[in-house]
Amino acid sequence: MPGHGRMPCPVPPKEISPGMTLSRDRATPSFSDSGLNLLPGVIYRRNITPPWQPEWLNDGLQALCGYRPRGADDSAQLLSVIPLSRQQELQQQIERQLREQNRFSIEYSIRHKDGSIRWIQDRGQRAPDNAQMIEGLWLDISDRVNREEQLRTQHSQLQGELKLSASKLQLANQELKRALLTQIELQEARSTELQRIQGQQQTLSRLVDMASSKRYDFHQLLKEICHLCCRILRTDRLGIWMFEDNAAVSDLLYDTATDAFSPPATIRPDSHPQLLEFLRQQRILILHQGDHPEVVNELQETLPSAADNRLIFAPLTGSNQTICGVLIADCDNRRRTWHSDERFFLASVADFLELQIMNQQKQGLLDELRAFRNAVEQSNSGVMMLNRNGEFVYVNHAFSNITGFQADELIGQPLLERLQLVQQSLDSQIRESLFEQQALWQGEVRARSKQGNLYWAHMTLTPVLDERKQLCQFMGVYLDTTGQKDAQAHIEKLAFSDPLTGLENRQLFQEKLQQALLNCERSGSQIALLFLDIDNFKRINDSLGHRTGDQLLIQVATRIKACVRTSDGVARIGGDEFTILLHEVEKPSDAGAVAKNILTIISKPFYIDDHQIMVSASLGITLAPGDGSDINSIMRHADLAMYKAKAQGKNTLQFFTETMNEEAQLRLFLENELRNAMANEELYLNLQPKVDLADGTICGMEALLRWNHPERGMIPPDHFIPIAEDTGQIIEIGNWIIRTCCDYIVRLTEEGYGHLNIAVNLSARQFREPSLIETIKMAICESGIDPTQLEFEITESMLMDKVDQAIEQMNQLKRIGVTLSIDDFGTGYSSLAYLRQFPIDLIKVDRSFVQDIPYNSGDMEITAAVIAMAHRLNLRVVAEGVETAEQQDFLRQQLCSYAQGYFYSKPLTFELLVQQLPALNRQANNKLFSQ
Ligand SMILES: Nc1nc2c(ncn2[C@@H]2O[C@H](COP(=O)(O)O[C@H]3[C@@H](O)[C@H](n4cnc5c(=O)[nH]c(N)nc54)O[C@@H]3COP(=O)(O)O)[C@@H](O)[C@H]2O)c(=O)[nH]1
Repeated sequence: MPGHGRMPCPVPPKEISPGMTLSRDRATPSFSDSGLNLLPGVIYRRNITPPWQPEWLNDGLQALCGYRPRGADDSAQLLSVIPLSRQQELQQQIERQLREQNRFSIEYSIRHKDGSIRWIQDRGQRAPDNAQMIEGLWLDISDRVNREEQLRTQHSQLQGELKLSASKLQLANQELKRALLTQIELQEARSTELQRIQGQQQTLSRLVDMASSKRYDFHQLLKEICHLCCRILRTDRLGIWMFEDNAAVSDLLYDTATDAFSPPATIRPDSHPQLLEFLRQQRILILHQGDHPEVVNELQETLPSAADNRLIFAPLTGSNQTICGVLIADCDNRRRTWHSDERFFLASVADFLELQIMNQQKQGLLDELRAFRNAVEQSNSGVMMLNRNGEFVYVNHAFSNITGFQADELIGQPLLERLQLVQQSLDSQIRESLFEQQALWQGEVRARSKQGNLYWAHMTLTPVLDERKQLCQFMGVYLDTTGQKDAQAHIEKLAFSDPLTGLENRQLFQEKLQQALLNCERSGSQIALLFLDIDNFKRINDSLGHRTGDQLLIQVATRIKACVRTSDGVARIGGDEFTILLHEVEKPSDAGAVAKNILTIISKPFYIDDHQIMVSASLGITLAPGDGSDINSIMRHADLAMYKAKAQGKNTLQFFTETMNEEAQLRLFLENELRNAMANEELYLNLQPKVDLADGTICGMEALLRWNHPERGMIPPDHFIPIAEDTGQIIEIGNWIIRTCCDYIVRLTEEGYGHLNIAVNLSARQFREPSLIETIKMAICESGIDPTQLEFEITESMLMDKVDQAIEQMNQLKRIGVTLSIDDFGTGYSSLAYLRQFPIDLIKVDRSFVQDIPYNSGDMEITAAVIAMAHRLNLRVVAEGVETAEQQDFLRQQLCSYAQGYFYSKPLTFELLVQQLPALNRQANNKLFSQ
């Protein structure tokens, strides 16, 4: 307060304790004598310097302060009735006025002994006799001041009146006028404050409007806060920093000078622990220069102005009570005063912003929740929420679709009652897992829908814990796996069944067989395995097509199944191969009876696509555990028995015997040994002469293959040639025979027997081999023989399979110029019609017709007929297996061209033959003509 301004005294001066009195100086004049005691107020002479030691006082002190002046030895001080906090300032004012005017007049409050406040006007001047002393007067102005106080409490409406009154009344009293002017200043200050507050409120209203606007944009709102607050607070900059997980996620700084926003330096919460600590404690933190050096230090880098300027901070507290941001106003003016309304305003803005942040977070959470709910609602997977009792509190559409129950039919209902699990044992498992162990349960369930349909589902139920780790609910995922199960079953069926007939496939059959063998072992019972192969099925396929073949197989399967019990097994394990497993077979004849039934029923006509088809089957039977105790051996034994049945003329059944096993083992042995036979030169050719029945000369030879095994000795061709056929080795062997025979013809020619020919047996596989023609051509070409000297014997059965192709192959052979004959004629049911088409030169009457001549008239008639027919077809005839003169004579009578047999010679090695040829010629001539 400048000049003579009043100093309020709101608190009792602690320097003076009640009961204290002021002293009278030793030099004090007698006031009663002088009459000064009659004057109002306190008249004093005191030291100019504190503590204002009085030299003399009048009695007015007691009336004004309640203290009695005392003797000169008391050390009372006038300054002690003045509050300590004001003393220094008062002293300075008095000294200043004395300096300027040599006197002073100041109003201030003192504390009465009774504790009450009194206002005084202190007027004084330096003592004329001592510059260190002051003489003055304390006048009690409490009434006036109190009155002024009352006036001050009046509001703005009085201001006008006061101003009016001041001008109209033209107060004579200068003191009152000054008081009134002071009032006006106060009112003006309040008006400014009011205006500021109004502006602040408008700003807040505007922000609230923005926040409630439909076009609400949080970032825009932040900008507006910066902008408006800068203006209303008259600050130079205002920034908002926001943190999340210790990182600034958004920061914005408005600069009044440029009226522009810029990204400020980043404030990372973890780099400003002191600042955070302050912000946590205070709603508003004002940073003055020199204040809170620890905070200033922290801000040195990010906010260098923190050290120079005044900053005001308002923390932003998030929903979890942690500081999520800060609002900072920055003012270049170092003497800036932050009024309480401004602090309040900034705090209000911070409150508002916190609310917006929370709304933002809430909105974000709501958006997330909404998105999550939408996702769950639209999910194809069934989702359910259960309360702690296992009752539905939520289900999505997919769950309703799977179970057939709508949400309102499920909510509040217990899960296990509604699902109606078929596997009832699961109920207790689920209950135990969820309610007792509070553990996750998942598994495949078979349940019944509301409509009563059974379905499969995969269910996962997970306990959900709250923040206190207490079970609050269960979350469940429910997937309809019926389609998957069906597909799986279908795949399993495909994997274990024959797609054509629907019978079991080999894998399933073998698994069942394995199980049956184990049962036999345990129970001592017996099983039978039947192995069935349709005879000549290939012909049906080739002649009527695969579709008909397939239909036949389906019908065969049906007929087989009709012959066995449902507990027995029937499988198709190959093209036309079926296996049948008979359980609990008491004796072999029981299995035999079933097998016969099957053969009988299969031999009955089948009707497919207007075709009546007659087939037969060959069937092998093996019994377990007698014939074998493992799958492989009994399957092999049944197979061997079936082959045996087939070899025995088809349409028959054969029980497995150990001999078959031995034969099979021998075959396996031969198969392996044959691979090395050629390389080891164990194979060689014998030649058996043929005699011309017209002149008794040797006209040619038949080449017959021999195998001299180093350990087993001579192995008959009947045994190893079929194996060579099966393994394909016959091609290599056959080529070698052709080349060897060409070589023999060359050597015979060299020996003078250039008229002799050699007949080579062609196997079926060789005959069909496309490279045969080239091989023969090459052999003839390389040897340079006359091709007619080389003869090829082809069996009847080879020709009857794919006749057209056979004829074509024969034509090609004939084009080379070789001689062709049909071997084993009469055994293969060859049609005479075909015979005319075959480009052949000779027919060989099979040994079986010759061997019983002259005892079997039937064979004699057939032989005679074949010879006659051959003549009619202009073909020559060779009779084989001639062992007796009677046979020779009969054949000669029938005009058979040639004869071959032991009667003339057994097959001989080339060397022996060449050596014996002259003798053989003589002997043959003798045999024919010497009788
Ligand atoms: N693809 C080929 N097959 C061949 C070849 N070599 C022989 N074979 C065929 O093997 C079967 C058995 O032949 P094999 O044991 O050699 O028997 C032949 C003669 O030894 C035998 N034969 C001849 N004369 C008589 C006789 O008076 N009595 C009697 N009991 N047996 C006799 O007959 C067989 C010749 O038969 P065939 O071929 O039908 O003229 C046999 O089927 C041979 O064909 C070969 O190299 N390749």
